[in-house]
Amino acid sequence: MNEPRLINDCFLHDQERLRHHEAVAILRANLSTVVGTETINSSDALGRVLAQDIIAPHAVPLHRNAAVDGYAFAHVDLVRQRLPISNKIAAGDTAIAPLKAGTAVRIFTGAPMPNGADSVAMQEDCTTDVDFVTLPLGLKSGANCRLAGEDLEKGDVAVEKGTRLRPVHAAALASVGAAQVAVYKKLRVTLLSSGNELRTPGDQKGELITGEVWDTNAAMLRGLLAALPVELVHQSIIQDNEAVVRNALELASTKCDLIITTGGASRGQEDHMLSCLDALGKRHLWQLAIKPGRPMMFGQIQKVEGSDCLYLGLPGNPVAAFVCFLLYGREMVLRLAGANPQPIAAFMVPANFEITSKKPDRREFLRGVLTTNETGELAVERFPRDGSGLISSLTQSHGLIEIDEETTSLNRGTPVRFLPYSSFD
Ligand SMILES: Nc1nc2c(c(=O)[nH]1)N[C@H]1C(S)=C(S)[C@@H](COP(=O)(O)OP(=O)(O)OC[C@H]3O[C@@H](n4cnc5c(N)ncnc54)[C@H](O)[C@@H]3O)O[C@H]1N2
Ligand code: MOO
Repeated sequence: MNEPRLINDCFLHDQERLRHHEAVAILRANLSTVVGTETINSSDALGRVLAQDIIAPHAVPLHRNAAVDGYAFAHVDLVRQRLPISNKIAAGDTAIAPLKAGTAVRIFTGAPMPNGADSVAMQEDCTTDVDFVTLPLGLKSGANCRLAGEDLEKGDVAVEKGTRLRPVHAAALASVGAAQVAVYKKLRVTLLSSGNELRTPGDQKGELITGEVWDTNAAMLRGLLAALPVELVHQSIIQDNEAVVRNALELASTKCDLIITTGGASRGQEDHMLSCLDALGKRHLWQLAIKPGRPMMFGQIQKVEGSDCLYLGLPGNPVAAFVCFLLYGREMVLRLAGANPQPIAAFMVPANFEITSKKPDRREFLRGVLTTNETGELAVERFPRDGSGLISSLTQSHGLIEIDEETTSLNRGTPVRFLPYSSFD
């Protein structure tokens, strides 16, 4: 792989623009945790990023226990098949007498196994008469007995530092009794929508008039950020005016860790993000060989005091803003917020469409609709229209189809990389 290049010029052709993998490499090279830590109750920690390894202070489970309701016994006694029932043990019993040799005990799921017993027969497989149980033949030694520490040994890492805590991690924390955890503080983000045409739904200016559009990007990005460990410190619309943009970026940089803008990212006369970023700090990338999302930019804004504020400039077209956020913005947020992002789950799905002439040298992310083909197998359609402003193309599709730079044509039935939107949760 070639070294990633930094792009300092505009009006590039696809073969001169940064490729997707180069952009990802530049992002990763320039991002590390910028937030501090705090200790909170585990019950409030869902969605937060763990700032410490959580170590099991005891084995999980703590004691050997029955996996089924039935009868516990010593496997060596199975030669006799019919055993007297000497005791009863339920989940929650704590003072457990050892098994009397040559007997079985009535036991219930989760109850501690008595010393001397190593196997449990399911009650459905047993017959009883008064104080005796007849056990089934053929049970293996250790059957239906869950071992102490079979989930975690004492000292094992129950949940790793950098994990974004989901319900399964809440369960893992509870399984080792972790009532409080050190987490990273939320990443402070400012969201700015650039454009004279933009209006906020619900503002007091009445109906939309020709020339105006509702600010859809802010609503979409607020939603995407809500799923991440983020505190939205400020959100507003800013006018397409160089001084306004510059002041807004400068002010925001003093109050947050990351500024995300949409719009004004290309090189029209009304597009000021690039010049303002260059004036206020450092640009790491601009102009990608991808579609949609070509004019995305990433950099950092210098502060008078403290570390630089990171900056992500998304294109104004809503689909481009969405795709760029999924591909780059989300990972940026996670890395800055201390998380160790997991690879995106992608699946190879047969294409239910063909491509006759795609431009070489750029990676395309098509909107994909899952369907079944003529033989009833899962396949993916391409959303019939490509427009970068079509919100309906996002609500009616299930994920992105990734077509790499080298591909210029594709036959129906060829497996393509499909990235479900849910993989970006
Ligand atoms: N001559 C060229 N024109 C364009 C180029 C180019 O290379 N040369 N690139 C095109 C591509 S690709 C994209 S993407 C857009 C992105 O440009 P900007 O980031 O400068 O975006 P704007 O011009 O401000 O807006 C584009 C489009 O999106 C609408 N928009 C903007 N913000 C919002 C919002 N918050 N909510 C809803 N819709 C929004 C805006 O009204 C425009 O229609 O440039 C192409 N042009
Ligand atoms: O490629 Mo732009 O980023 O959608 O129109």
